[in-house]
Amino acid sequence: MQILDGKQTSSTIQDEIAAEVAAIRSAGGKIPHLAAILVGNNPASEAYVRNKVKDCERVGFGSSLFRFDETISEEALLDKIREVNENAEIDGLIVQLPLPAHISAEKVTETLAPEKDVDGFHPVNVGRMAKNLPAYLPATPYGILELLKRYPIETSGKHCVVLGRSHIVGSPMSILMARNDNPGNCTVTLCHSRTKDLKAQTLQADILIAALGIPEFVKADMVKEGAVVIDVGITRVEDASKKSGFALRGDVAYDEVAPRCSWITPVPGGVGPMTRAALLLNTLDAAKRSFYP
Ligand SMILES: Nc1nc(=O)c2c([nH]1)NC[C@@H]1CN(c3ccc(C(=O)N[C@@H](CCC(=O)O)C(=O)O)cc3)C=[N+]21
Ligand SMILES: [Mg+2]
Repeated sequence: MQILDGKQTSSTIQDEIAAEVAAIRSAGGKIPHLAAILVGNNPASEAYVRNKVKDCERVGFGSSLFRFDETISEEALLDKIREVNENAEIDGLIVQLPLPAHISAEKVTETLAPEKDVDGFHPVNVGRMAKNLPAYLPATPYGILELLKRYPIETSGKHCVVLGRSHIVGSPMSILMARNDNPGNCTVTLCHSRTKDLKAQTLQADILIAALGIPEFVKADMVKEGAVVIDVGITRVEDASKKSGFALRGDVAYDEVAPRCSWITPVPGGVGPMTRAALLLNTLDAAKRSFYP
């Protein structure tokens, strides 16, 4: 069994991005600038957004954080997004999810200009992704593709089973793994809560991607010997022995599954850091006007 080290790979990608930012700076080009909107004070969301600002500093990007009380109206939030659309200094914007129940995440997504949608959630970017046209890819699936690409893992012709059909991870992941591209060219099975005999499906997987958000759901008897296992889960569970008071649990029962795998991602240190690296890659492409010249 070998580890797919997301932390190390993310660090390598950040170094590559920092070198490109230095080159842009010498050439007098546009320094990439990422903005984030955070509504409310969910501790996990605060931590993610803080990390994104830190990542920007590390690679030499500019960044802005716009914070709003959870009582902000939907219209006021949409107005802020329209303002960002018009702000030439800002190349990319993410609106941290989840949002309060009175705000439509879909309206927020569709109000942001597709060319600044570095989360890749706008229908234009989703459609371009599905057609294999150049587009911002959603950060978690994009990070997983980069991880697979940077290790000696062949995906062509393999059977990839995705667990979970969210619009953020499972659904785009299934599209990306089936595309005629590298990584890609898989035969893909997308499983969800209505799937019958899930174990019969997961045992077919050469590549198993778990994105259901149920801690330690994938057990050893669900995994084929030699499979590549990608764990997207990051559920916070109380843990009094930790300084923070919580521990992170993946969707995979790591200790029992890992011995069966050829490759596996740890939690933490697997998909999470790659998600952050992918957001930086998208922001770099936004500043370079790679997809929307
Ligand atoms: N508009 C939007 N875009 C997102 O991409 C988005 C979002 N909203 N809402 C929440 C989810 C979750 N997400 C993560 C990012 C980094 C880690 C990450 O860095 N994880 C570290 C551990 C971090 C820790 O210690 O808490 C790791 O797995 O090693 C995890 C999860 C992005 N999301
Ligand atoms: Mg994630």
